[in-house]
Amino acid sequence: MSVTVRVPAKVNVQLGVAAARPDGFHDLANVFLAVGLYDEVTVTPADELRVTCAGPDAASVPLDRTNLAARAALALAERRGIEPAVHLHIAKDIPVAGGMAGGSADGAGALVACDALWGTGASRAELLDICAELGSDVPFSLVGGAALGTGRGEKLAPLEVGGTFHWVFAMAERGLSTPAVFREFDRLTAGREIPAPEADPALLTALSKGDPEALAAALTNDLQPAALSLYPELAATLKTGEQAGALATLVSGSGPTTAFLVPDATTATRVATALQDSGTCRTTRTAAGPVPGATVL
Ligand SMILES: C[C@](O)(CO)[C@H](O)COP(=O)(O)OP(=O)(O)OC[C@H]1O[C@@H](n2ccc(N)nc2=O)[C@H](O)[C@@H]1O
Ligand SMILES: Nc1ncnc2c1ncn2[C@@H]1O[C@H](COP(=O)(O)OP(=O)(O)OP(=O)(O)O)[C@@H](O)[C@H]1O
Repeated sequence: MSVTVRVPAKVNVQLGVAAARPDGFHDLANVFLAVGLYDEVTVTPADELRVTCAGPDAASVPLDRTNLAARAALALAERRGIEPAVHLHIAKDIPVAGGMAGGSADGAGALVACDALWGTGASRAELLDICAELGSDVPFSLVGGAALGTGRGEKLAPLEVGGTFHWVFAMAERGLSTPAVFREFDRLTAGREIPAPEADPALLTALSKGDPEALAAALTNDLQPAALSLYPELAATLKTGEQAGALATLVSGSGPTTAFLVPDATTATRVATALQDSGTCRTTRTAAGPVPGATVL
């Protein structure tokens, strides 16, 4: 018997970042949108905890107990006094270290899969608690759709979305470490007064109306200067997508994946081809959102 759970990637359509807190984390106004690029986590009973991974980026995924899928299984097993004797297989399609919450998706997926396999009957609230312990982005991977994340991004309020938004994503040659990008944000903003970030009402209206032009005008990412500072070549990728007809361009979360909002699927294909031909990225993908969060298949 095995259970497979499908979990989407995310793009942050607004990422407002406050100054570092005493614990080093940053309070956020983090507007998440789940997009149709997925990892699948399959859990099967085994002699002991084991993780395997397949997919284009599989070689850079840790297979020990630091893997977020393993950590999720261990966290649930410990709470229930269960032996975490399972094989977790990750079919990975979300870019690794790309700012699209790939590891977080696997954590949420493994948690939902183990809960189903073991019949622990954990409530949604308990699952969300475990997600928040695993990482700031993990609760959103569980719920999907669109949501405003506050605190370090783990406190979620669902958002209404009145349509489908089309995106192109350009994957970069190398990854960026999320803590390094936040540290660069601290360096770049040192000595400056940073106002408490708040969700932009114009952006929330654009989402609720499903209006891509209005959303394009409102997209912001406070981590973008830090990501560009650590990875200056991304500027050329953004420029290429803009010239090819994207409504707006953005670094996805902590980067280095870049995101291009486009009006429709046809434009998505055109922008993806232009990006691919330009040689300013490793590869491209098109995806639309919102889509549901972690789902048992
Ligand atoms: C950049 C985003 O992806 C936007 O959604 C998230 O804020 C990052 O979420 P994540 O990868 O789940 O991050 P975590 O695993 O919780 O934290 C990794 C590291 O990122 C930094 N971090 C993360 C979230 C946050 N609100 N403030 C931070 O400063 C901290 O240095 C932390 O040690
Ligand atoms: N299941 C996993 N899949 C990918 N990376 C993992 C996983 N578990 C742990 N990691 C570690 O986490 C690091 C970040 O990978 P991940 O793909 O989650 O980055 P990310 O998409 O930038 O995250 P976020 O958008 O949440 O900041 C990797 O370099 C890897 O060492």
